[in-house]
Amino acid sequence: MTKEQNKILIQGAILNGKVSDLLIEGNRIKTIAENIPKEEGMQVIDGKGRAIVPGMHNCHTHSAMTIYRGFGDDLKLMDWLENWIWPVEAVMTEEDVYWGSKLACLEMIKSGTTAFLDMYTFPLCTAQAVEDMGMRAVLSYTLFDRGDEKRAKLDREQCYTYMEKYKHFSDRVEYSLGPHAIYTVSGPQLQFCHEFSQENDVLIHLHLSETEGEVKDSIKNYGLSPVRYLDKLRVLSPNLVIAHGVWLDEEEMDLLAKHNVKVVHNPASNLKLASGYRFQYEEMKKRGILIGIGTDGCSSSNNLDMYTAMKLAAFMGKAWRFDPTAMKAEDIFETATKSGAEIMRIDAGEIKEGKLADLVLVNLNRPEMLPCHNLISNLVYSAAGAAIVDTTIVDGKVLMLHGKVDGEDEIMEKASKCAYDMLKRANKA
Ligand SMILES: CSC[C@H]1O[C@@H](n2cnc3c(O)ncnc32)[C@H](O)[C@@H]1O
Ligand SMILES: [Zn+2]
Repeated sequence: MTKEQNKILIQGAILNGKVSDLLIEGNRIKTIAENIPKEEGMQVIDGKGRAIVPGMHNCHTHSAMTIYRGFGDDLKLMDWLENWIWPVEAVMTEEDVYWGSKLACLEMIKSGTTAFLDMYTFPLCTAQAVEDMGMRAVLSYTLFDRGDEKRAKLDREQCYTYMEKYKHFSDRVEYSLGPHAIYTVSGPQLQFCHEFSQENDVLIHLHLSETEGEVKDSIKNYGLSPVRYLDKLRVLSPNLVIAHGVWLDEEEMDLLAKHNVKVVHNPASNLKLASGYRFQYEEMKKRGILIGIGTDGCSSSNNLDMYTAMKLAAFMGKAWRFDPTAMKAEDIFETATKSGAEIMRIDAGEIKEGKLADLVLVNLNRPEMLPCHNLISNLVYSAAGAAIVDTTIVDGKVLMLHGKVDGEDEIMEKASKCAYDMLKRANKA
């Protein structure tokens, strides 16, 4: 069936506090009205007892790291990376990344995420997984040279090669560059990424200002804090998306705002790796900086549930200020949906006629969703995504209907096997 022929009618769901029907035609929301007549050939979904909400947009993850869930817990960032994660990533295969990414997609679909921004090795395997699972993603080719000029040159060439290869996928898969961090990628390489991004209009996805140690090292090695260093390199731009941004000072936030750089808050991994809990949401918002929410990878978060991420972001934002009025549920929900979509340049994140049909039905008949004085409050403060998400639709296609995703048993079996075999190969089993 072509995108144009596809018609899905959701009947009797709650939308903006009222019972409503919603018609999807092709891959977009066509009509929202009280009563939409059913036509022949339409797929009808019963929305009774369910609310329609936008899909979550996970703005920072490493999807294939699902196979490291529960491996390398309770460590500091650099110890975790250098002594646990990087040694096992060195023996990872394309198959591991494919099945690890499929497991990630399955988990995201089941917890109401419709799109994600990813950075990992073998990104074409992740692209294939996204394609096969029907999700939407912006996938970064990762640059990671650690001072090795041969590797840096190869990475520069691969940026072009991979951009061509991505053209074989559907428009649900977008290309981006992912220079890992300022401690693994050189200044000239970051400048190459910036120029490439300007020429080809692709996003750049970079870990930045994640820990206090990173800031201290940046000052020691480059004489400047991370954002000032990027400013000196002239690589701050609207195409730059920084993950973390925990250790920013006032002047750095001014610089990010001036260049319209986007910032992604990763509350779970920031807490688990104890990178920092003072995410300056209000200070950035006030400056007009667009903020998204991410889960980060499954070894540091340890799941991909954006509902949990919203709750952590809200609670953490209140706690460090000793101010319960900070980080309101409505703001955090908009950050995880509409702002996330804007960061990824996806025309979704809101339930409106004309928007892409990337949406979710949540079950209202669950103990943790009752009573429903305020739906957004229940979604942010009470719910776990996997427990309440009933149906997930991306690009006008039903990926999960009433809790069931095609092929889920095979994905869980294959990804688990990859995980165990990979640890055996790395002598870590
Ligand atoms: C080479 S692909 C991406 C690279 O990033 C590593 N990673 C995962 N989480 C974090 C984090 O919070 N900070 C820095 N680097 C991280 C991942 O293991 C891959 O090696
Ligand atoms: Zn990360």
